[in-house]
Amino acid sequence: MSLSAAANKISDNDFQNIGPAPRPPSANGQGRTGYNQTQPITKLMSQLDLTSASHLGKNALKKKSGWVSYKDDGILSFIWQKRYLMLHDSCVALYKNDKQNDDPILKIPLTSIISVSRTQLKQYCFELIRCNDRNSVPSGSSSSLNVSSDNNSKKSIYIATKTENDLHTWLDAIFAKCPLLSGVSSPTNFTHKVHVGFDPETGSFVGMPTNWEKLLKHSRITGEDWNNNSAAVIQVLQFYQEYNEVDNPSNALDKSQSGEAASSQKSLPSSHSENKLRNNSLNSKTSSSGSSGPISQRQAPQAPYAKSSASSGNGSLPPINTKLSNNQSNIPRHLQNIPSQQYNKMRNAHSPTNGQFPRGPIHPSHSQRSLQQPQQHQQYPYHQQLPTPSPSPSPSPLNPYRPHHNMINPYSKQPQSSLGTQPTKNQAIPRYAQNSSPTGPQFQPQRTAPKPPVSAPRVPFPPNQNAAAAASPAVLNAAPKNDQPALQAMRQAPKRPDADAKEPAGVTKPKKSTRQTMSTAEIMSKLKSVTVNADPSICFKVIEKAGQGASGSVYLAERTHIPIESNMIELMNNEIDEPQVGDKVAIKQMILSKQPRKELIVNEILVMKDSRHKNIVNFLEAYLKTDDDLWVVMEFMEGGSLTDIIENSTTNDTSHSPLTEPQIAYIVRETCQGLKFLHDKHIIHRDIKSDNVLLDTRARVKITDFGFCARLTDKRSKRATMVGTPYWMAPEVVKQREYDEKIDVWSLGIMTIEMLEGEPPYLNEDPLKALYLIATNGTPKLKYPETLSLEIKRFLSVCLCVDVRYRASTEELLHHGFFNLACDPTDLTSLLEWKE
Ligand SMILES: Nc1ncnc2c1ncn2[C@@H]1O[C@H](COP(=O)(O)OP(=O)(O)OP(=O)(O)O)[C@@H](O)[C@H]1O
Repeated sequence: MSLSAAANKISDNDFQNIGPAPRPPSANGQGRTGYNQTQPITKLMSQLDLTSASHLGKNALKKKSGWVSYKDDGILSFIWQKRYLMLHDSCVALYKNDKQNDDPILKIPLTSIISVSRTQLKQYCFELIRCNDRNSVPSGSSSSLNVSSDNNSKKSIYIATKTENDLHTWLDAIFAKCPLLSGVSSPTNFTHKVHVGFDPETGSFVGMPTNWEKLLKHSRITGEDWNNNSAAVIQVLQFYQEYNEVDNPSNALDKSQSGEAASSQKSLPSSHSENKLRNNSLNSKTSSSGSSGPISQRQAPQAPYAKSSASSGNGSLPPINTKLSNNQSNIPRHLQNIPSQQYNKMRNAHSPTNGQFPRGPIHPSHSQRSLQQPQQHQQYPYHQQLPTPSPSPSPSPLNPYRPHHNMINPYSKQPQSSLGTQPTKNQAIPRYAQNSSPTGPQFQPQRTAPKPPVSAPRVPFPPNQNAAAAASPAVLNAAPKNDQPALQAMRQAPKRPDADAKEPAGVTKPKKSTRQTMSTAEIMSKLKSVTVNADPSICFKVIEKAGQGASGSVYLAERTHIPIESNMIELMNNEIDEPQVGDKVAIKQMILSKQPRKELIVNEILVMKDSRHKNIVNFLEAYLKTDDDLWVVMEFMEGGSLTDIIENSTTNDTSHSPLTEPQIAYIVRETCQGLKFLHDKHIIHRDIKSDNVLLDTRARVKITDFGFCARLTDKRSKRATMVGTPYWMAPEVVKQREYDEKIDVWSLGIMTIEMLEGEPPYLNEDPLKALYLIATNGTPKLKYPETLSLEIKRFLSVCLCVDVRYRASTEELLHHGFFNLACDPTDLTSLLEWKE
């Protein structure tokens, strides 16, 4: 049975929403046996019993034992020993033989296990990481909850099983029993043991590490959430903290190319730091797109390029105009105590520290809401009644597929525009901004303000700082070297305009990383090998600024000269039309000394250079104008980003999606083709979202932003780095598990929802709560499923499967019936009109 056929079993009557990921067949080892990630989904789907929940999670909850190979990371770390492994109610124990009367040679309390993940060390092998402290979550020590914050306190052991099936059943069983792994331990007991819990009388969490307490206080995570899934709360707190604080090396493509260690340890994913590092200059990015203020999650429509025209004639790229938006102080009251950089991180791509704020309205914290009953969409498809298909089944009373009662329906009421700005041409008020909030006076819509011209900042600089100066390459160039830290700090962590607001104590500011995976000399030599040996100033006439990225500004330019005595032709790919004088191009200018992670730029150029495809923004050439001034020349995509298009396509009819299904099918298909091309080359994009999909006037759709691509290799077929933008992140990323190309498929599903609903799920939630919801809800629910075709719901259900094994690959998606709905490119013309 094909994937589509499996999905076709769902009838219109059954399907009121996208369902949860189907659980892979696991009973009696069926389906698990011999399973591997590349096995065609069709085969597995045929083994699926969608009508019964009885098979779910049974094995995971049983006691389990069996022979395994074992080694630890201690003195005998090179020896695999045959041991008898037993999973008891409170511990995992290793015995010399299968007679349980003997004392175990190793006993690990389940409460000390902080990570269990597959590793490539052996064929069927997993790594179990525990706190060194055997009573890992000792009573009375709240700080001990912060188990993953100290690498030195952790120890790993490796267990190899005989078969794939065995491996999965062990993983399931251990996951299910470990309280710190979303397992099934009773929240009550757990609370008791660690003296952490929720006091309904005071309405606050007790026994938390201080910084977690502060984070929770400002989040919308409630006592109910805690009671329902305390492990998930801890998980997202760890994730969030990591995202904000940990300073670890990245494992971006360049790293894998340079022989990144194949360690599979992932409980402390490190890549957020690559984000941070990359984004020291990200306030320039944030200052680019104009916005309604720090919490402006989705910018209002961007003005045409002409509005930010900055023609400066040949060769010299104009300084960036970074006018501040009027409503930069538009921070919801309940968020004003949260350091702005944290929100920036959560909002932004790949980049915890890129200085942007989370997309979408952040609504008031009123704990009552969590107790409210869902108002709508309470009908579920039959398969939605199944328990979570996650490999860590939980008997939690929380139905992970229940409607998000915390979600504000953006269509339902009129939020007040804090700016009171009138819409102007090209500044259509998005649908979500046309309604008022049901959530009371504190609610301040964040996506309502029209977006200023592209040159205006997305996130304000502190009022007393000269934003234009801060973001201007010219000024940055001129800044004395010893001013750089100050500049970077300013760009990294813009202050809230609200000077009175205090940051919560205990929340650490992002650290600056000093780690660089390539030496400057190596980077320069690599860059020189991929750049044209000529002065770009005489080759291009800059017309206007087209956008602002984290690492630099993007300009529209015209080719005025083609260097003859250069290595240009050999650098260029045959598939690209020969350059012509008069060609319009996009030039991204990057000041290398301002790039904390220059190797990520090399990464981006290498990926783009080797990735010629009609659905990928083509790299044309690059120049080192000086050793510090890099110009990357790309195809110009005059249609702007998909985000712009969505925001400019909203209608007054709130029950209709901004784009039609045929338009969505076309855009998703094109993006999917680009993704398949990358995946075929074992490259994961890791930051698919509407911001990173550009269109041109011929409605060609192309993926951009390859700085955070990762290449999977034979040695390393999974990644564990935290990369991406939270709202688009797949659950396995949020849960800090290993992942592969299919995280892009999840993000593609979320991007599809953006086109349907104007924004990704949970954008209304504060970032921490959003992470919690991604981790616990799994497949998000649609707001208006009844208005959608079965085809698009089926499509979403195979993109947004929590269980990666049942999530479709890009190859499978391309055969999906949803794409039969795709319109002609000409039918996208209306979407691009706002640019004219
Ligand atoms: N090839 C292009 N054609 C037209 N406009 C572009 C092109 N590339 C980027 N832009 C515009 O410039 C903006 C910034 O692009 P860029 O890729 O630098 O952004 P980013 O992903 O935020 O930054 P970074 O890659 O530095 O992290 C985009 O939002 C888009 O509006």
